[in-house]
Amino acid sequence: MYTGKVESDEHDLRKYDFPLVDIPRLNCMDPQVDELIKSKKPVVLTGSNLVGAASKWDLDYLEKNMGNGDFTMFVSKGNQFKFFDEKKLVEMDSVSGAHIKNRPRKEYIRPAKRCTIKIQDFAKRIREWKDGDERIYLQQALNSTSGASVVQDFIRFRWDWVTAKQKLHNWGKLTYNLLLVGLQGNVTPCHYDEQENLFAQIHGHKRCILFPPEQFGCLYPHPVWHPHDRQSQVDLDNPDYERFPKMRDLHGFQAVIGPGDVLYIPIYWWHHIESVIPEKYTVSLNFWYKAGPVGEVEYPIKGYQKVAIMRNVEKMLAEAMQDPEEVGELLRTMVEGRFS
Ligand SMILES: CC1(C)c2ccccc2-c2ccc(C[C@@H](CC(=O)O)C(=O)C(=O)O)cc21
Ligand SMILES: [Zn+2]
Repeated sequence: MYTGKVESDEHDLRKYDFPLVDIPRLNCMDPQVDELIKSKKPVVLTGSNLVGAASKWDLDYLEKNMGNGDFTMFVSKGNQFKFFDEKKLVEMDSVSGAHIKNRPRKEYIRPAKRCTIKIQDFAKRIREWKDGDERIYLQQALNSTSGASVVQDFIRFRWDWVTAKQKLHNWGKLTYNLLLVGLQGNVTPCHYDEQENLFAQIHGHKRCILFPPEQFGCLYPHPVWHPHDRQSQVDLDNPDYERFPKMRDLHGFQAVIGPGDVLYIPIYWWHHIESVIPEKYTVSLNFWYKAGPVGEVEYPIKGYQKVAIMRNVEKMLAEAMQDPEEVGELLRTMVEGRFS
């Protein structure tokens, strides 16, 4: 029986060097839920029925009912699907053409290639997938062009409940519902998003490892101008302690979520998400909300606010110096031996 507790034997979970504590699992009506969301702490919500209407969204149903659109799919040789922002390349060309020209192309080997596919072909590839084949991950924003019955299901989501959450916690507007269909073993490596996220699990199980924004220093994100902006440079599944010594100070929060669970991933919180056994594939739907308006700033400022400040400093310096290579040099000069 799936209890939601992180039973390693049930899902045969990988072990990590850093300590992990369980993310609380609470019924969505529990008043502690809003306490945790208010303080931007992760929580697994049960019994919300947020996407109950989608509980029948298995591969067969999606194949028959997602319409004939071209859906976005990522293909990866390994099991990692590292986000790659193509437009950063263009921006970098404009910001620092010189920097791009002399940068060896190997730097930008795209771990996951983006392409489009019909849902029927995608479903076939999932069914026929076997160990050694390249991995695939469908990621598609739900919209009115999805098939009629999928739209009908979408309308029947618990919009009353989720909109009440959005208002109570002063979140901004709902930007996306991303439908995600991935193979067992697919990993989305550690990264953060600048949006609040109610992550609804529909089919299969996902193991989620989260770190608070305060652990920014242990996760060594790429620079903001890099195509892997917001992604950690470290590979949790293959740690390089020489290059990234502060990984030793990591301590994470984890949850295995299954059908009907909704994980609140607070804005700026790092998350590493893996599709785990026993199901062959997983179906998830996220609800991304823009950050709410910045109210009264309280001091000392919070971890996530420091991340926003660091992002702005990096952007400003890259813009001011027109060459990202010089930013590190200037920051080192500014700090070394002066603020300790
Ligand atoms: C890896 C992938 C397919 C991708 C490739 C290229 C650009 C964007 C993305 C992207 C964005 C979101 C997710 C869902 C989830 C992780 C997960 O469930 O695997 C997550 O991180 C979130 O909901 O915030 C997954 C992806
Ligand atoms: Zn994410």
